[in-house]
Order: sequence, then C-alpha cells, then structure tokens
Amino acid sequence: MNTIRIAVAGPRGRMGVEALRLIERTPHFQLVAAVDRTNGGKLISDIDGLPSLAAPIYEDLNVCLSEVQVDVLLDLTTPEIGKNHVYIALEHGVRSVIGTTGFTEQELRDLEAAAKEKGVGTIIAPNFAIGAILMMKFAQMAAKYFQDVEIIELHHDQKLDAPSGTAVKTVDLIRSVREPKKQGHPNESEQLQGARGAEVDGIHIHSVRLPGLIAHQEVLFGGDGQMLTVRHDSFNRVSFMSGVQLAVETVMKVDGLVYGLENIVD
Ligand SMILES: NC(=O)C1=CN([C@@H]2O[C@H](COP(=O)(O)OP(=O)(O)OC[C@H]3O[C@@H](n4cnc5c(N)ncnc54)[C@H](O)[C@@H]3O)[C@@H](O)[C@H]2O)C=CC1
Ligand SMILES: O=C(O)C1=N[C@H](C(=O)O)C[C@H](O)C1
Repeated sequence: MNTIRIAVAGPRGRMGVEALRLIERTPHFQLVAAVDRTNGGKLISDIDGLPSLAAPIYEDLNVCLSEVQVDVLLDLTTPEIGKNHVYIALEHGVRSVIGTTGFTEQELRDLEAAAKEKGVGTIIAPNFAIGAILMMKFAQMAAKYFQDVEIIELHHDQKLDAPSGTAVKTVDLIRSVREPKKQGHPNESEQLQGARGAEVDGIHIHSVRLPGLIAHQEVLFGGDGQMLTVRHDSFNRVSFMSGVQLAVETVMKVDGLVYGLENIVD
C-alpha cells in the first residue's frame, strides 16, 4: 500500500493524541505536519506526552498546506475550527477526514456542493466507532417498524456541541425511513423549558453531559406493550481508531463528500 502523508489538526486533543499513536503504529501512514493553536515552529516530538514523531507544527492550516505536501488532513478540533479547515483543505485540493462534529444540515449541504465542485474527496465522520455505526444502522432498521423513538446521547462534560454529531446522524438515518410524526400526547406541554429535549420531525433528543463518561448513545423505540433499546458505548478513544484508519484509506479513493462511515463500511 502507498504511504499516505497525513496532517493532523488538533494533535494535543483527546482524539488528536490517539490519532498520532495510530499513525505511529501504521506502516503506510506518515505524519508530515500538525496544526495546533500554539507551538508553531516546534516538532510533535518536542511536546511532552506526544509520540516521538518529527513532524513540524503549524498554527495556520493555510501556511501548512502551502509548505507541506499533504495527502489527507485529519481534523479533530472544535466545531468552528473544523468548519474553516475543511474549506481551506478544499482550496488547496487536499483531501480531508473530518471527525470534528457540530455541522448543521445547511453547512453539510454547502460543503457537499463545494467538495463536488472541487472534485476533492472529503469524509465527515460523526462517529468512527464501528459499534456506533452498527447502532445507527440498527436504529434505522428498527424505525421502519417503530415510529415512536427518542434518543439519549451521553458524553463527557468537556464536549462543546449538543446534540452530538452521532445523534444528528442517527436522526438523519431514521428520517430516511420514517414519516414525520408528533410523538407523545397531542396536548403535552413543558412545565420546565427543555424537559422534552430537542425535537426533529417529532423525534426527541436528550443530551447528557457528565464527568466520567466518554461517548454513549441509546435509541429507544416504543410500541404496544414493548420497547426496543439500541445502545452503544465507547469506553475509550481507541474505539474510534479503526474507523479513523478506514476513513483515511478510503478518502484517497473517493470524490466529493461522504457523510458518515455507514456509507463505506460493508
Ligand atoms: N468522529 C468521532 O468518532 C469523534 C469525534 N469527536 C469530535 O472530535 C473533536 C475533538 O474532540 P476531542 O479530541 O475530544 O476534543 P479536545 O478538546 O480534546 O481537542 C480539540 C483540540 O483542538 C485544538 N484546537 C483548537 N483550536 C485549534 C486550532 N485553531 N488549530 C488547531 N487545533 C486547535 C485544541 O487545542 C484541542 O487540543 C470534537 O468535535 C468531537 O466532537 C470526538 C470523538 C470521536
Ligand atoms: O465529543 C466526543 O467525545 C464525541 N463526539 C462525536 C459526536 O459528537 O457524536 C462522536 C463520539 O460520540 C464522541
């Protein structure tokens, strides 16, 4: 397999560090640069706690992509930064894998159009964990038979976006097979604002943020005298890495935007 030259944005983050370890142990991956909020001019190996990789750190993705030959940008930053980075990569004709979450439906549509126009492979993966992808697919299957569904997503308390990218993607998949339906009592009202969570086409989404959690989601389906729960738990961030590897390998072969690893997992 040809070597894939990767730049990681967000190398000191919880996901970024794991991604550096993945690159270090994967023979056909090479870290050629990193983009950080600080530490410009240093090497990754200069930073305490990071793998000993001699890749230069940039504070500006534009400069990085002008100076370094990069095959794939792997973005694991924050919602605002990730959205900028994907467009900068497109301008440079560089493929990207975006693990960063927080994209709205409109932003995804705009990005799809931009990636198509540029003809540059781009993967947005709201969740890299294979189990989470299956959980979403199982939920999509179940939604054909159960129209009443609520999502509870649970994450660590440092997460910036709510609902999670996984919950947004799950709703997207369920909506593809389920007609909009108002759930609950027709006259229900919230005595406390937010008590019923967020709502899309009648699907309620509840976001829990607590220290100690990593990434978890339950999709609850209710029917006459029965309930089906589909649940996935990530207990560490290694759980995401096989999906990161698959996305980086696959983005080398696709044109335009792929939104969600369920589109590339057989
Ligand atoms: N797709 C998936 O499977 C997963 C996605 N995520 C998403 O990935 C993103 C990162 O998550 P975590 O690693 O937990 O967050 P984190 O907060 O630990 O890391 C984010 C990193 O981005 C860096 N950063 C901020 N501004 C930057 C800039 N201008 N340039 C370069 N780096 C910058 C921060 O310094 C920080 O090190 C989030 O959006 C999260 O929702 C997280 C886990 C799994
Ligand atoms: O911020 C996180 O941690 C996670 N973010 C992604 C999301 O928003 O769904 C994926 C996973 O749930 C972990």
